[in-house]
Order: sequence, then structure tokens, then C-alpha cells
Amino acid sequence: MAQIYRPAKRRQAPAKTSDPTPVVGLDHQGRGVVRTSQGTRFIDGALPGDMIRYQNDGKYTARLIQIMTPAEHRVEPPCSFYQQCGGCDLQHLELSQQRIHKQQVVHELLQKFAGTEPESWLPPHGGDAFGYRRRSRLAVHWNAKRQTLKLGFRAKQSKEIVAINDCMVLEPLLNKLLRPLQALLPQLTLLRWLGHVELYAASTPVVLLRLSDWQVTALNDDDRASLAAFASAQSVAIWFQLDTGESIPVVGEQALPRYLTAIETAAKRQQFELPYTPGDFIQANAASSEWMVQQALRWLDPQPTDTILELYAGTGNFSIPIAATGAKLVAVEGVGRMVQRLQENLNQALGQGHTGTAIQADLNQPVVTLPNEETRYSKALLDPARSGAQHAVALLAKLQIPRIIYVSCAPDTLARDAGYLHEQGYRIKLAQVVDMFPQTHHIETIVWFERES
Ligand SMILES: C[S@@+](CC[C@H](N)C(=O)[O-])C[C@H]1O[C@@H](n2cnc3c(N)ncnc32)[C@H](O)[C@@H]1O
Repeated sequence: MAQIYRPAKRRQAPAKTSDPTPVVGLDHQGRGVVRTSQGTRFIDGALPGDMIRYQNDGKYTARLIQIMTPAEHRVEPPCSFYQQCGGCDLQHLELSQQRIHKQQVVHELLQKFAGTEPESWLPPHGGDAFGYRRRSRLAVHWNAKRQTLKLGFRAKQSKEIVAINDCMVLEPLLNKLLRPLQALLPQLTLLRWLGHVELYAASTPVVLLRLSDWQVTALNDDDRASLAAFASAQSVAIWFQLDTGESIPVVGEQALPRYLTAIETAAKRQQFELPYTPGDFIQANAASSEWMVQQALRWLDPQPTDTILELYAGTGNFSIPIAATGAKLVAVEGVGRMVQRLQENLNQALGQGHTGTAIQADLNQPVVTLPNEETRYSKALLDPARSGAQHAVALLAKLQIPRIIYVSCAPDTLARDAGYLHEQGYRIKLAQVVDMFPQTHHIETIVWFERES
């Protein structure tokens, strides 16, 4: 009989637990940093000032095994899901220190990757520590064999779903929907097409069910009755989102929900209610967003003589307050249906004779053509997604726009883009962190660039 050579399976040596090691930093993803003769390691849950033991679990990462001496600003995380849920990864750090840390991260990334730093910082702006999220996406997993449902958030560093029935950062109105939703979903035939659930709490609360491979005509009477009973008991509207990206109201209030934006000057405050389609972007934290819009507008200082270019405009959170000052506005957004909504919002909020134009363009393309290419813009505001605005900042620099207000939700891409603007002759006059996502490592920053003449 032929003998087949089989190499002995290599046994992985069990990971070694480190000696007691001091944590010396906190990175922009909220991970503690240790430095040893073998290199740097990033460790979830560790804080600068902790003395810890850890085990390596990746090329640059390690797992926290024991906190031998806790850092001065370490606190007991109040959420019972903290150990498993990947959501609020800075709950173990005192809130005021979270904000100091966020500013420090942006400062260091700007120094390191942009080779520049702001001439001044304003202290971080903070709002409510909990109960602030008015928009959230919940992952769903239905185990048909066991007939069990998981509705919640992804676990730390994993695709696993942690079932959550109480989330401390959700607006209470949304938090109270979690248990009833966990009871509702297993009753629905359409559960097998359900990809995820989104919750919105701006005007009418909305539950959006994201369905894959599904036809509206397939909604059966039992499902419709269950959804209607839920919508009525919980005072919510239920919407479906289809593969096309289109969202449709199914039961409950059929009109579009609305979010608020405003412009405030010493003389007056003007508030606008902007319709939006569930599934499209709205800022997650209503109070911080409203504050941020005011701050960005104070720095932008729109005047009726200005022509302002706004990039990544969404449905008008900044655009409507800017155009309300009488400044001429060209607002660019990538998603076609949001551009349409933005133009309608401008028309409805500001009435006849306003000077706001919404246009569609993919700002991730290296070349973006704006209408009336000869237009001289006096100021610009941009608010990109996490991937930043690599090509868009090149456009702004090419147009030689004297003042740029950059609203960023990702400090690493902000630093990259700031580096480019710095090379093109811009300085950072002022910066401020807005704590839009307390308890998490996510960092929102407003940065004011001025072009050296
Ligand atoms: C962070 S949101 C800001 C929206 C708006 N400023 C607000 O406060 O509601 C980013 C916006 O950029 C849009 N966007 C993302 N990628 C884009 C692209 N490649 N080109 C143009 N717009 C894009 C998104 O649709 C979204 O509306």
C-alpha cells in the first residue's frame, strides 16, 4: 500500500501573556498603545496610564488580559453590553477625557500627516453623554433551525451580532422600540429577505426594513396586519428599502419625516424643517448637528456678496442656512434623489428668488466639472463621508477659494486632505472637535482653512 507522507500538523504555540506593561497612548480608533523592544501594539480597552498584561493576537494588535493598575481616568462602563458590543468603545474613559483625547488625536494626526497644526483650537464642544443617537442601523440574523432572532450591533472586531435590547446612546424614543421589534420580526414572513433595520427619530419615528431580492407586491395580509399593529402601538411609521435604494412608506404616516436645521444670528433665529427620505443621510446627533451648523456658519460668515461652493451637501443641513443669508450657493451632492430633495428643500424653505442651486456630481472622481466654470467662489464648505475628500480638496485648491470650512468625521482622512491644502498654500486658522458620538472613538472636527495671499 502506498504510503502517503502527511506533514505533522503544526501546533500553534499558545500566545504568551506579557509581563506587566504600561500603556502609553490612545490611538484614533480608541485603542491603547504599548511600546516594547519588539514594537508597538494596539489594544482594545486599554488606556494610557493603565499597567496591563496582554497577549499578542495579530501582527500589531494584542488582547487585554489583565489590568493590574487602572489609569486615573478609567471609569466603570455603565452599559451592560459593553463587554461584547463593538459600539461604544470608549465608555471606560471619563467623558471629559474622551473629549480631550479626541482633540489630541486630531492635533497629532495633523502634525504627523499634514505637517501643520491649527493656529488655535477652541475647546471641544460636547452634548449629552447618552440618549443622543437619532439614527441607527441594527444588524439582523435569523436562525431558521433554532427559530432564534438576533437584532443588535456587531461584536467587537467581529461580524457576530450581539443581540441588544437596551442601548444607552440611542434616543429613548428609539431605545424603547428594541424589545417590541425583537418580538415582531420573527412573526413576519418577510424576515428571510430582511438585511438590516434602521431607526430614525426626526419628527415621525421611522422603522426602515432593508429588504433584499424582494417585490413590494409580495407583502401578504398577515405581515401587513402585524406591521400595522406594531406601527399603531409604537406610534411609528414603517418603511421598506428595496434593492434599487428606493424607500417606500408601508404603514403608518406616509408623508416624509423632517429634520430641523437653523440659522442663528444676534438679531434672529430662523428654523427650517427639512423633509428627508429614510435611508438617506441625516446627522446622527440632532443637538450636536444643530450646534455644528451654527459654528460652521459663524466661521464661514456668508454675506449676500459671497458666492459659496458647498460639497457633500446631503439634503441641505448646511445649505439652507447658508442660502438663507442671501449668499449665492452652489451645493454639490452625489446621490441623485438627494440632489432632487435638496433643490426642493431650498425652494420650499427659502421661497421665490433664492440663490441656491443643487447639482449632482461624484466628488470622488479626479475631474469634477462644475456649471459656469468661470465662477469665482469666495468661500467653500465641505462635509464628506469618512473616506474624506482627496479629489474635492484638489478642486477647491485649483479654484483658489480663499476660505474653506472642512467638517470632518474621520481625522485620518482629514489629516491627509489638510496636508494637501497645506502644500497648496492654505493655513489652518482655527479648529474645534464636536463630540457628536460620545462614548465612541468617532471624531467630528470643524477646521477653518485660509489661503495665504
Ligand atoms: C457626512 S454626509 C453630510 C451631508 C450633509 N452635509 C449633512 O450635514 O446632512 C456626506 C454626504 O456626502 C455624500 N457623498 C458621499 N460620497 C459622495 C461622492 N462621491 N460625491 C458626492 N457626494 C457624496 C453623501 O450622500 C452624503 O450626503
